[in-house]
Order: sequence, then C-alpha cells, then structure tokens
Amino acid sequence: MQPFESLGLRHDGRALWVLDQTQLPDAEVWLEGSEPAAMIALIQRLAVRGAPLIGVAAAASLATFAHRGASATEYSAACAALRAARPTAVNLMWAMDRMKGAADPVAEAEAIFAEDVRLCEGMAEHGAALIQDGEGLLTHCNTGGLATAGIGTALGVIRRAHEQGKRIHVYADETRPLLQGGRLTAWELRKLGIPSTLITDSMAALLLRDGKVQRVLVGSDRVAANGDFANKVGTYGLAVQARHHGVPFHPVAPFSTVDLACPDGAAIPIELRDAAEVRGYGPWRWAPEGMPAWNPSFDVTPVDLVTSLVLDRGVFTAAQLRAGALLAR
Ligand SMILES: CSC[C@H]1O[C@H](OP(=O)(O)O)[C@H](O)[C@@H]1O
Repeated sequence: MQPFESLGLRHDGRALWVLDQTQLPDAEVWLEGSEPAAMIALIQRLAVRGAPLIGVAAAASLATFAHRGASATEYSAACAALRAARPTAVNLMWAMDRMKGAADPVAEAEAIFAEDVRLCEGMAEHGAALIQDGEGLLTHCNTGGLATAGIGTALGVIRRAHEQGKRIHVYADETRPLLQGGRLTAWELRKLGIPSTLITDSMAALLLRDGKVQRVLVGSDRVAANGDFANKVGTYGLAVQARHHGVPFHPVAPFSTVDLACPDGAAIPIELRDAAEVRGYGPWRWAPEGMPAWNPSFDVTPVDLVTSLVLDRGVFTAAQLRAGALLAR
C-alpha cells in the first residue's frame, strides 16, 4: 500500500497506525490497527472515532488485511465484522459496502481516504463563507482532523474561516460523557492557534442568551433523506437552545454521511454505550458503584431546527432539505 497520513491515522506502507484518541491530550500514542479485529476494538473503545474517520480507518485496515494475503472468505467476514463495529455513523457502512465489492481493495481504500480529504475541503469552503468576521462560534464534540482524513467537518469550516483571517472566537462544549470537546477539540484548537474557550455543556444556553454566540456548527453521524440528523448526544438540546435564541444552527457533513435509505431521523439507529461511561471517566468514578445510568451516544435533531446543512457540495436550507434536495443530488 502507498503510505498515507492524516492527523489521527497513518499507513507506513507495511502497517496501519492510529493515534489513540482516548489518551489525548496528555499523550500521543500510536497503536497498530492493521488487523481488522484490532481495528474493531479500537473503534469500539473510541481510540479511533469520528464518523468519517471510522469509515476510512476500517477501509484501510481491511485493505491491509487483503494485502497481507487474506482469503476471500476471511476478507468477507472481516468486512462484515468491521461494518457492525458501531451502529450510528453511516460512513462505516458506506466504506465497507464499497470495500465489499472492490476488485482492488488497496486502491479502493486509498480512494476512500482521498475522497474524504477532498470532501473536507468542499465543506470548509462552503461553510466558511457563512461565517462573518467577529462572530462567536459554538461547537459540540470533536469534528476536526481527528475525526476525518482531512481538516474536519464543522471544525474544518471553523479552521478555514480562521485561515481566511476572520476574527472568530470558538466556544467548545466539553461534551459529556467522553469529553471529545474538552480533550480533542481543545487540543486541536490550541494546535491551530484559534482563539477559543472551553465550556461545560450546561453553559451553552447562557452564552446564547448573552449574545456571545452568533452561530452554532456541529458535525453529524448520519443525515436522513429529509434532513433530520444524528450527532453526538447534546446536539438536539443545543439546537433547541439556538432556535430559542434566534442563533443560526448548522450541521456540517460530507455526503458520505447522508443515508438516503433512512427516510427520517426516527430510522437512525442510536448507539447505547456502557453506563460506566456516565458514572465516571477513566480511573475516576463519582456516582455510586452500580448506579443505573442511561448512555445514548447520539441524539437526533429534526430538520426543522436546522438553519442550513453544510455539505461538501453546497449549503442547503431546511426548506430545501424538506423538499427533497438530498434526493436530487
Ligand atoms: C466529523 S463528525 C464526527 C462525529 O462523530 C462523533 O461521534 P464519536 O466521537 O462518538 O465518534 C460526533 O458525533 C461528531 O460530531
């Protein structure tokens, strides 16, 4: 395989490596994900995460497996197992369905990687045009280079606006329970030198009330045909708060996150994760041992709360989405 590299994924021509996102921001540890079974475990514990990246990483692992001589039966089984690693981000199924029928798995995985890089550029250009000089921006979870093969989705838009010289200030939700915002988005924003402030998820409404935020930009794990979308839990509440305060709200996604087989948000499967992730984090636990906890990893935001969806191929208003714009593309 030709070597390739993104912020959180790299192939040295022999083996596939992932930056273990559970150890950021304090340690940058690269783990091998060449074997599909290893990659599945890395995806399921969010060492590798982010809708676009898990599709790209799964494809690269499967291609490496094929390149190392896997039989057709082994390849097919690994493809199915990778496809089922997490249920919500449709990018994983999109990538595995492309790999399943690939005549040349290595070339297909390289094409999937290159396509994600290109789609990130498209989102960045279309989305940055929405951002005005001087705006306060609010984002949720992590949607940057760590979540894609390119510069990111929502955070890629923010990065491009910054690179264009727009004087923005970013407020990053820490994003309970796994703290992708506090750990990963904060790490990326500091590396990029973008003026930013970390907040707890519960503080977002105050910023919106006090006029500190002029625009909300979030990622997506699956966009239904009518424009409803799933994203990290807490997104729906943010959309309600933004609408209450009259603040524009934009999901940002590559078209590989659009699932036209999903008619609306009710059809999007939502991953339920271990209750222990709510009771504490890593070595710490603050809730009573065994305390029942509910841990949906995503929620669904209805298209009616969307100002416009930023795709790699353009910006679509809620009215356009409800009218079937995604189906026409
Ligand atoms: C580039 S959008 C990434 C999307 O995926 C995240 O979920 P997770 O951290 O569980 O993989 C979150 O929903 C982001 O918006």
